Amino acid sequence: MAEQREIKENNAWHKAVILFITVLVITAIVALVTTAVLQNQPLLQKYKYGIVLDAGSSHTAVYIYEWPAEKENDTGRVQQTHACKVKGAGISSYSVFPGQAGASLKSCMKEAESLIPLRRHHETPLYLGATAGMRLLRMENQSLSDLVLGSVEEALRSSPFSYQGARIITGQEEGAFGWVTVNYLSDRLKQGSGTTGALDLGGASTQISFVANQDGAEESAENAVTFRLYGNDYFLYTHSFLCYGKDQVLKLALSQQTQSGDSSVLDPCFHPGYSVDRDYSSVYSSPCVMTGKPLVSRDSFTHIGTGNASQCQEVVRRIFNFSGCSFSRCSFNGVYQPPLQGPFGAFSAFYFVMNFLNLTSDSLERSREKLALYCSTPWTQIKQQHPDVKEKYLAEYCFSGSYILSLLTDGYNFTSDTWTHITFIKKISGSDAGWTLGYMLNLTNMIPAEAPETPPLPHAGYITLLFFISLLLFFFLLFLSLRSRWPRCNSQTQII
Ligand SMILES: Nc1ccn([C@@H]2O[C@H](COP(=O)(O)OP(=O)(O)OP(=O)(O)O)[C@@H](O)[C@H]2O)c(=O)n1
Ligand SMILES: [Ca+2]
Repeated sequence: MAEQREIKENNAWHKAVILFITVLVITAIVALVTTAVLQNQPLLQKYKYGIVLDAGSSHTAVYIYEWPAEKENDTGRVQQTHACKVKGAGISSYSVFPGQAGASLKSCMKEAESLIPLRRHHETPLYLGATAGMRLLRMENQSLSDLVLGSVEEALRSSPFSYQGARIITGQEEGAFGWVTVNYLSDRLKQGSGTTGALDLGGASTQISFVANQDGAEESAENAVTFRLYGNDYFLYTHSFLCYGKDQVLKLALSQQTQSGDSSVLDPCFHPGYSVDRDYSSVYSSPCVMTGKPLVSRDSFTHIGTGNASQCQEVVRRIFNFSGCSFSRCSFNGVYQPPLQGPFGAFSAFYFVMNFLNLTSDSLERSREKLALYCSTPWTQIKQQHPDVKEKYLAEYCFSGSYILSLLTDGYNFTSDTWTHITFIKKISGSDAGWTLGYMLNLTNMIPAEAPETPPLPHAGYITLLFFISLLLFFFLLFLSLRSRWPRCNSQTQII
């Protein structure tokens, strides 16, 4: 009887231990899953913000960036959350009423105020960078450009954000920070692997930037930029061609075609049937156009399209000067350019135009063929096919497409083979390609020169590992305490 009672007691004790262990294991699993889930949840509340205004020649855009507050130095972490296009033309067009330049930014700035959490306003850096339109205005009239900048400065200072300055950035900065943006967004910087070149086409200037052989720095120091990012050194070739944005280039081409002073100009870069009266002043008022208005009493000429792609190519080629290179090699206008290297991302108007013409994924030869067909299409037909596109834009796509093909091949020396290295892009991972993000990352020191020390395990990994070790330790102790009881049971059985 006593033996049976002892066996019963032993069974009950074992059951209690098994129950206890089961409860413990279930609790452990629940705790583990909860920890893992909590660790992987984004820190919704903890975002920081930055604002950059891109005051371009044709328009101004306000970009809002955000990043997790605790991971500021992680590549790929800063992303664009919003872009607001300011109504009307670029700030340089306010030279007649400089005081109104600042007011034009108000509605986009109000939008930024409503999108960024109130408690973050005072710590959100706010920058404005002006590009080629303002560079040209400064060349024409420094005091007017100062007045325009003063007006935008006043408007931005009155916003609740942390105003950090409004300035005309250099062409070199524009090119180099476009390169930083593209490589940051495609996560190429931290890996230290190959980088991608950047091609930016604006209304008044165009930039080319790529990692080149270091020897180039000795040939032309003004085209060399060095960066040390995440522990890697980059020797960048960059050049900005002022006046080679697509709007200024059109003025250059028209000035060359109107030199004779004839009342009408037959232009192969515009569609057959296109005919518009233009004032000479719209062409000759730009500081990019060096020649004077033809000596005629008329104020205007008739611009007539003939839609001939091969003749258009000749017109466009005349805009470049291919003679007089004092370096080992040049692109055009006597500007040094080392051999092209690596893949390229082409954005801004490179993308707008090539995307409109549906040429973003064709070979160079096929692009030429398609463009020739497009240029020869009658103007009435083009208008019918694109009723939603502004006529001013629509009329210029044949010219702009021809210019882009010529700039990339005759100008930068891309060939049929290297054409495939160019990707026409608008955005990378949701953020617009352009100089603004790189500019902000640089000014906020968000890309460290040296690679940050990365722990061998992520935070969640440490927690999980610790949890498992504790669990193992616990079972080990439990096992030891149970074992200390087992020999006693056995000896009792033997005696019986
Ligand atoms: N959907 C669009 C948007 C813009 N454009 C044109 O593309 C050109 C360049 O636009 P953008 O890159 O915005 O130039 P900006 O930054 O204003 O000029 P810049 O960089 O030279 O200062 C302008 O002629 C603009 O009219 C276009 O053809 N189609
Ligand atoms: Ca631009």
